[in-house]
Amino acid sequence: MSDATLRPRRSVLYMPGANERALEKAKSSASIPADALILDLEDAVAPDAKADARKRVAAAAASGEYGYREVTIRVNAPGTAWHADDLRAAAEAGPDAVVVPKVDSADTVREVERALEAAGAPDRTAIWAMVETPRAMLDARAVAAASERLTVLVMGTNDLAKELHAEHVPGRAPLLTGLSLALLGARDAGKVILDGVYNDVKDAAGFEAECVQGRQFGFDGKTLIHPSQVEPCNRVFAPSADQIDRARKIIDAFDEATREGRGVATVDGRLIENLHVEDARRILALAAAVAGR
Ligand SMILES: CC(C)(COP(=O)(O)OP(=O)(O)OC[C@H]1O[C@@H](n2cnc3c(N)ncnc32)[C@H](O)[C@@H]1OP(=O)(O)O)[C@@H](O)C(=O)NCCC(=O)NCCSC(=O)C[C@H](O)C(=O)O
Ligand SMILES: [Mg+2]
Repeated sequence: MSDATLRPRRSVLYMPGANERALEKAKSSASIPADALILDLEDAVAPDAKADARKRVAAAAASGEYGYREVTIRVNAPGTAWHADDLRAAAEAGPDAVVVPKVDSADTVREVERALEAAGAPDRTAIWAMVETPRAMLDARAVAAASERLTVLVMGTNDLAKELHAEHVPGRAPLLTGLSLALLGARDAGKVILDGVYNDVKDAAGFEAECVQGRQFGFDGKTLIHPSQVEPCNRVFAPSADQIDRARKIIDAFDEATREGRGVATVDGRLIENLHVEDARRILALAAAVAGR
């Protein structure tokens, strides 16, 4: 388990890069206790506000005033008029990551990596690739494995639904194949993967149900659009007291079995093998990292 994989990324909030007041307020983790922030230059910023937002977001990311939260910058997509300037500004600001929308090939990842390096991006600045097109779903593994600098895949479920001509429905049946393909690609490449956004900020029950679904699928966390979504998301994606208790029991039972020369054990009547122990250790490590917040 690498540090990049272990770091809690339960809740990752998009913040419009043109909203100076929000960028300022978010410096207090008490006001926005998200694990990570995406300072957005793409969808949330109108074309004539892009240049100002770029300066504002770069200054915010370089400020070092967001405490434990990871600070990332979402640039405009490759092929747009703003992409190259956004990448240069992000490279100079040195955020934790540059979030690149509409990545659908390994070549795009490598071009972004070359541009960041040419602009002097520090080694600490990772690439988070948004996968949000049919091509990206089909090539998710190649995208995820394209570079060591790429540490996280981010689902773009709004763009994916648009490209598929799909409807947003409870349970997300039209998107499940894409979600699964992206997860398979990310996990095979050993990368973190974040679920897409839930658009109805007033629907707390629907939001929580989608968080639970994302966690059950295996996502590490969820991207968010409103501060009210942070707390429920943190709760759903953190290991629960029951999970922690069970993880400890699994490790203890397996240790005892090993001491007695057995390769398997049972906990509450269920078979425990080494693979369950590995998962239990991951849960305890994540719980410890969350408790450190
Ligand atoms: C969805 C919103 C437009 C709602 O805004 P608003 O009506 O202003 O909400 P509130 O009045 O409830 O706001 C209360 C205060 O909270 C601040 N606020 C709101 N949203 C955020 C935020 N995301 N980050 C930080 N702070 C926020 C307001 O400024 C209010 O503060 P104050 O005035 O001081 O009381 C709005 O929430 C919003 O713009 N959300 C972000 C939208 C966004 O970023 N969209 C792009 C990302 S999603 C995407 O692109 C998906 C992906 O690409 C895909 O394809 O799926
Ligand atoms: Mg999108």
